[in-house]
Amino acid sequence: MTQLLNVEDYRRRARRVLPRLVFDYVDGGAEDERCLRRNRDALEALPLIPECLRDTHAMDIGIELFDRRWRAPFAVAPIGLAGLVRPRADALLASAAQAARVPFILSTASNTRIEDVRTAAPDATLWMQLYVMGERAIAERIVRRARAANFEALVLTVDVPVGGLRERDLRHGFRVPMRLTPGTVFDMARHPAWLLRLARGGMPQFANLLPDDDDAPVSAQTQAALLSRTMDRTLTWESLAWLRKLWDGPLLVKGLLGAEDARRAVRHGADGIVVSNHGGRQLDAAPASIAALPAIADAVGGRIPVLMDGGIRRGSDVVKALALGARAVLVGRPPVYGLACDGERGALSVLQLLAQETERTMTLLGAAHARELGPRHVDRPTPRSLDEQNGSAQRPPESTRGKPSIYPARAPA
Ligand SMILES: Cc1cc2nc3c(=O)[nH]c(=O)nc-3n(C[C@H](O)[C@H](O)[C@H](O)COP(=O)(O)O)c2cc1C
Ligand SMILES: CCCCC(=O)C(=O)O
Repeated sequence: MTQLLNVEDYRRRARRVLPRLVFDYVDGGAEDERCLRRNRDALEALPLIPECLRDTHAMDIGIELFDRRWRAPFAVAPIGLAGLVRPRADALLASAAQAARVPFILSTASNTRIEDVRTAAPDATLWMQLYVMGERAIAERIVRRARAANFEALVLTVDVPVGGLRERDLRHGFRVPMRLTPGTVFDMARHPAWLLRLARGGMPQFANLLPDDDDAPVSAQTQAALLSRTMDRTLTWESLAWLRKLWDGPLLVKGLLGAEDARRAVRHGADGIVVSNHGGRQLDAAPASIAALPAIADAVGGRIPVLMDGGIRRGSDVVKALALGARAVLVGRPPVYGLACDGERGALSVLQLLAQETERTMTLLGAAHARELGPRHVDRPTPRSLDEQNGSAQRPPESTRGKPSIYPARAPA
């Protein structure tokens, strides 16, 4: 059996153990998947510059955010329909996050009920992700239940006014209404272990929309709206005030890519921002998150924490985001690959290996704590360095000559 040494190893194994329909749902992006690739390419193109002979014996990669200590500077991103990968996926991911002592963000589109996730991970730092579709009363009820189950922050996802065009899903007939083709039936039959688990666990449902004790059942129409990602398009920045009345804890906005939107978020009272292109699953023409991050960090100027996700596959990627102004990152697909390979243990292994890589990278850089990381650690062409090296901002430095720069130049301070 091949060793699983890094996230890519887990991804390859997940590709083998899952039906292609399920793997492609998790792995895929929108349209030509340019944004999906851009997230990776932009991270890979950023070299890190070490500072040597610095005392790092008291290494600590942990951070503090919203009065909680995180063992590592990342959280598990919200993943809708994770139950396709394994029954009780959300509970298993939350439990893995609890063991790794990092937060877990539960999707509105989860297949495990809010309350059951809390039971599975009683000591975890849990955040609730919110999609607003159908009647606002449904969102209100989700927020109320999250609060009652001691979820600590609310994350409003704002980059899905409509679903991205997921062509891999369409080719598999994975849409509303679902169309099973001979190909997909054959695909599932070739993965009997997965099929057996699904048969035992039942078809995943949108658990948070099922009738709950005293609540009225949610209409089939709203369930279909979530599956097809048909959201409430009347939602605006003013809607944050509506959520604020329902939720007194930290309120984050997830899915911003522009500096002006980041300023709007601050103005409208958000407690945090997640710079994100939804893992390349929405606007295919969107920039890489890591490329959008510096301008947003500048615009926010430390008033609220800026988080980032998209393409984080190595500890060095975590470090790059922190160095460019993120307080923490989210990881989406990596723990899900782990879950596909080996359930909760696999998800935990992925979180642990990312933490180990983060620690090693920071040690190699000479930074003993996240707060010691800064833009000087990242070899990013800036107008000033271009000037210094070439006497002209027009000519790229030696190391990047011939390669187009994907990083917007930083505004001079
Ligand atoms: C299978 C899948 C389902 C997702 N479901 C949600 C969701 O329900 N809500 C949400 O805000 N983001 C969702 N996302 C986006 C992730 O939260 C996150 O932004 C993205 O996966 C980060 O990129 P990465 O996978 O490269 O780490 C989903 C992503 C994937 C891959
Ligand atoms: C099916 C619910 C939406 C999940 C989602 O946000 C995504 O697939 O990216």
